[in-house]
Amino acid sequence: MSKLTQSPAWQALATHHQQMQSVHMRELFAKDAGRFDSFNLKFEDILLDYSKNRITAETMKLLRALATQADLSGWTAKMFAGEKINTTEGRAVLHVALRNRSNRPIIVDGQDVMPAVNAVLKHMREFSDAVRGGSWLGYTGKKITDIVNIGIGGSDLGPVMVTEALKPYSKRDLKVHFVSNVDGTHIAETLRTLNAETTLFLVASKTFTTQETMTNAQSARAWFLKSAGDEKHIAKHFAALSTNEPAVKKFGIDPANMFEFWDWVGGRYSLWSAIGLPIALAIGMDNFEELLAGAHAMDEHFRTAPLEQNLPATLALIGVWYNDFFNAQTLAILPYDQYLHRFAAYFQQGDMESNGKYVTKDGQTIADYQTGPIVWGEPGTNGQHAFYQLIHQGTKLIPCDFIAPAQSQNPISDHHPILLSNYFAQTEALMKGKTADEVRAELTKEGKTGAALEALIPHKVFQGNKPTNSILFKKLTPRTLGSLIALYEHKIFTQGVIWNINSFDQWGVELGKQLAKAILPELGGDAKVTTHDASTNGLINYYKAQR
Ligand SMILES: O=P(O)(O)OC[C@H]1O[C@@H](O)[C@@H](O)[C@@H](O)[C@@H]1O
Repeated sequence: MSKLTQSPAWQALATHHQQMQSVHMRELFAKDAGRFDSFNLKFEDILLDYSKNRITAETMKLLRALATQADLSGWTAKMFAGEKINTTEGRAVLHVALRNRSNRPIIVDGQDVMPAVNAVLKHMREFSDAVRGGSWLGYTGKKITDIVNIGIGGSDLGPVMVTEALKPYSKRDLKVHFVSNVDGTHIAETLRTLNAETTLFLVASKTFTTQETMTNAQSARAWFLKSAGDEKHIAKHFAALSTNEPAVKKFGIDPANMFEFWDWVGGRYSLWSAIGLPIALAIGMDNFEELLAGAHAMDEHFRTAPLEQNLPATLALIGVWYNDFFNAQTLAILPYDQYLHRFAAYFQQGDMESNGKYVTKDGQTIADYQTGPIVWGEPGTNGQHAFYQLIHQGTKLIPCDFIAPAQSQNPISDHHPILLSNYFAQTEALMKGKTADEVRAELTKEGKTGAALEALIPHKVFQGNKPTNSILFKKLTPRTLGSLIALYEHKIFTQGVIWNINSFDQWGVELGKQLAKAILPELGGDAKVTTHDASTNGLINYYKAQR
């Protein structure tokens, strides 16, 4: 048994789980009219209702003891102080510095990082003001109408998610496009309608070596030069967001158009850095800074609020409860806001790349507990008509986060009340379910009788007792979105601390990259490939025969 599962806090939870397994939330609500009051937390205008979970006050107490045992506050202090907690890469983890609006000095290798952070923000402001204001002109003297961000993973998903989420705040006549996939279709379809004279490319890559991004960037460059002719025009149409200055220079991008960030910014935590430039271009720098301010406020809350009041820690502990004691495999993130339609996709990387680890910080194989969940989701109400069947009546336990704004950005007729009636109804249905007696009464009322009635009953029963968190806030503003993202980031961090894993490396993405590099040259020519296992050889040779 591992140190964690043998620990007193874990053992206490395991024992408590034995009792809780058979408890139905319907009973918990029936017994306690004050349950909502006991199990909700507020942060600014964000409400987290976690009462529809299979928990009691005792559960939360034991879960908090687990966080204390894992020294969550110690690890949090280390992260915020710039200690190199990403040990396998020897790096600090300081996305919190990027949004440190207090300017409190944060020291890495003996140097305060804040002056450099602020200098890049200033550069981003000058550049985005010029492009948005129309004073940045393309090579034929025309204003920029289209931005194409070329990046993948952390250099794509955050900006995609946030520009979609904050569309109501965007400059509608400046379109932002995203090209990530190395599939030529992605860039071809994006460029099809664009004009080189009015298009600005952002090459976004922390390392500036990522194959997909470099391939797309070269194709963009070739496409641009086909119209512009002279390489000197690249300066007005290409900018780079990266930590790798030599590679940016080598690509031919003017160093004045390079927006720097640093190795202590993880890719999946980088939307707050220069990687956020497409966001700033879309919504303006004032709104981008509001996003930062919202995240900073959540950082301060996470850092200072006691566990009992701490939103990220609470979400994390509830996640651990299902993941490790109820053996849940997944987490569904279900935003009832069309603007948040990429939120689940964003945290698919955020969570799964961070906590998809089977080795502890000290290199031990984890054999007797689960780490990160499979994260997935789609916006409501679309999901309801697709996969909710399985959540309601399948054989798997699927904890869900339901997220919604009280105010719509598009209050057309009664759309928003209809949307929210579904938001409220789903968590109620998942919690309560429907008993056989209730089904029988309903069917009888409909005139059904006898064997036909009895045969139908089991199919119409909902067991209920399906756990959900509800996150409800006033309106999806830049500030609120910043807080929401930071809420989930710190949740992921907290879980990583409890599971004793490094949430900030991503070695799991490397093997495929390595093998693809070896295979690429084999795809040329007609020679039969024999260097792999039979399946891989067979597939490659079939491809070569068909192409
Ligand atoms: O920003 P670059 O360096 O192009 O990396 C893009 C992405 O690459 C992947 O392999 C992962 O490591 C991600 O975390 C990262 O965001």
